[in-house]
Amino acid sequence: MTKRPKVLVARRVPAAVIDKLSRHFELDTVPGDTVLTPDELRARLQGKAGAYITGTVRITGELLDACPELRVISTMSVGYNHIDLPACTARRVLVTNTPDVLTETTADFGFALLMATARRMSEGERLLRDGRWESWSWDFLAGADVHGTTLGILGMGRIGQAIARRGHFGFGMKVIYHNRSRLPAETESQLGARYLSKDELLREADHLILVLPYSAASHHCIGAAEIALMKPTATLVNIARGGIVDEDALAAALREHRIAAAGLDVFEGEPRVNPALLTLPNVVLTPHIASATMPTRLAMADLAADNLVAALTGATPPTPLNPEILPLQ
Ligand SMILES: NC(=O)C1=CN([C@@H]2O[C@H](COP(=O)(O)OP(=O)(O)OC[C@H]3O[C@@H](n4cnc5c(N)ncnc54)[C@H](OP(=O)(O)O)[C@@H]3O)[C@@H](O)[C@H]2O)C=CC1
Ligand SMILES: O=C(O)C(=O)[C@@H](O)[C@H](O)[C@H](O)CO
Repeated sequence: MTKRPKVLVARRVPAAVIDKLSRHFELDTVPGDTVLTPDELRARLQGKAGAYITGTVRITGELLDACPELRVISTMSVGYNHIDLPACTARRVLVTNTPDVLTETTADFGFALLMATARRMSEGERLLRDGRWESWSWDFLAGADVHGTTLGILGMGRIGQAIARRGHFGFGMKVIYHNRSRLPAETESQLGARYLSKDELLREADHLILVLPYSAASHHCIGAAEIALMKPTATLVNIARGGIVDEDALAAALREHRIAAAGLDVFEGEPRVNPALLTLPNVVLTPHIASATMPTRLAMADLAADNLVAALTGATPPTPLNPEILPLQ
């Protein structure tokens, strides 16, 4: 019998994934919900041809140099800012991710967070649970309308377009967006979406949602200057990555009511949350759960397994990020 490739499964994954992978590979798994330290990760990757990771596992060029047998990294996430992709490509390490299978679920959550933020749901629940609900008054917890307003989308890709459909068809919203490159006219017309510069988008949106990947180009691309362009009645929702927003600038703007409210699913130092955000009433905070439904997490986990199996058995993986290095030697 030929020797089976060795694979590290760096986080706890569904049992079906372990079953699938163990048919092809000699597996090394971590106990419980352990998050390996960088040193532990380097040690565990010795002699491994593949790594099954999630967004909590960081892959650097330095790590790759210390693990020369590594040929494939499969991440159970669509975002891949935790992986130095150019470093992988330069060393002919294939990287795969899990697009599409989480698009609609993540868009549902983005829209839910927008609704919860605009309609002050967390603030209301906190007040009720604290026994501070005393009476009705005309402006008690009065928030912003969502239906019929202007929805701004920064990052109109797969998830951004799924959010645009919800806004346009479900809530009669006017959809405006900004990407570095404009969508085809036909797609814009199907989504009822209008392309604007980033500054115009910030000025015109009643609700702005961030769905762009995190990179050096998008680091703190929403800061004090950008927030200053927004309407004082606007809400800002971030389901992309924490580092896209300057959290100190956002907290100051929320405290001084320069924008009305924010909904945040992602944080720059997560799972640590900037203390400046924690005490503000006009912010809804969730712990990076936009893709967290059981069917979607199982689909992501399965796609990540399929990618690893295909890549290490000489087939073409379904969703490679650097296909230019295929076929693998
Ligand atoms: N909170 C959560 O649990 C989840 C978060 N995410 C995050 O959502 C992101 C988007 O996912 P998905 O929609 O599948 O990705 P896509 O690649 O389909 O879409 C990303 C969009 O962002 C645009 N974009 C990229 N860079 C910039 C920039 N600097 N300025 C403006 N627009 C930009 C791209 O267009 P162009 O290249 O033309 O600029 C593209 O339209 C992921 O990268 C991930 O970080 C995803 C799933 C769950
Ligand atoms: O896919 C992404 O990019 C995400 O942010 C989320 O779906 C994941 O929960 C997370 O990254 C787990 O790997």
